[in-house]
Amino acid sequence: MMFFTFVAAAARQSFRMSKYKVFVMRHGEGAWTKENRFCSWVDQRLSEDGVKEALACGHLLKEAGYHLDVVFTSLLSRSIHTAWLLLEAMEQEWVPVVRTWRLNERHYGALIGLNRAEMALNHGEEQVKQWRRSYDLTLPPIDESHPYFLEIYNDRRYSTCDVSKEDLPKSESLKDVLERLQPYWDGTIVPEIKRGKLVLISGHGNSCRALLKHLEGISDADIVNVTLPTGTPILIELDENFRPTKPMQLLGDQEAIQAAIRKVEDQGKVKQTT
Ligand SMILES: O=C(OP(=O)(O)O)[C@H](O)COP(=O)(O)O
Repeated sequence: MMFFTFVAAAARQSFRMSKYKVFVMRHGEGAWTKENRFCSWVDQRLSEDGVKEALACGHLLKEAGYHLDVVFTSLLSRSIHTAWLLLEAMEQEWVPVVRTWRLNERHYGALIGLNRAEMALNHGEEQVKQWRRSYDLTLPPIDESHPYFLEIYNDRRYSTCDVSKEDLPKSESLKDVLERLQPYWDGTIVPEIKRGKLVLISGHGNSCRALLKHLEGISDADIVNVTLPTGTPILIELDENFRPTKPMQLLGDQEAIQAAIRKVEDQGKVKQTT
């Protein structure tokens, strides 16, 4: 198996002993990826390619000999289906799958449903990159006039959260995502890892970026240049204090991974090259 090395500031100089491993991955490709629309809290399912990606991840981890103990997902179907397919391919379907809104994708507010290439045409590619990738830029909130407002907030799943529906986000920066995710990481996921469990997080492009920023100590400036491909497990090794002991590794064919990253970056361009 080949490994891609993603150099992060905190990990670069580290020679500490690894005590824990955790997998973080963005779900397989979603149905709206082909339409190039901001999906976010809209509950789109996996595309046919997304299903294949999730199964391929499972085969990869099975061939590498991993035995998962628990998988954490968001409340969105594409994240949950990825977990199911991955566990099926690993023949580890019995492994518990735990869902939380705190792993949901970044709430893209009023931008939900809009086409990225059209946005780039109207506002410029650099502006779209800032909207997509900057750390503390908050987007205009979704309101009741938005075509997906009721579909999102009337959904029964959001009455099961540890905050009231009224207190759920209406738009988020990546910083906001980390702020709602970190209590769950610290309070629920870390204790499982400390118990010796091998955890996989099946999240989203930006909920995973927020977590990686925290774990890898990526700066506010550098996180702008971190883009995650769909359906690619990222292995993180941590010491006893949960600091990374080596650069995180995106597992799989490295050329294919680079092409997949470029494809996601290109979504914010007027003309797609891939
Ligand atoms: O739903 C989304 O991400 P997801 O496919 O990881 O769930 C977002 O629309 C990702 O958009 P971005 O790559 O422009 O941040």
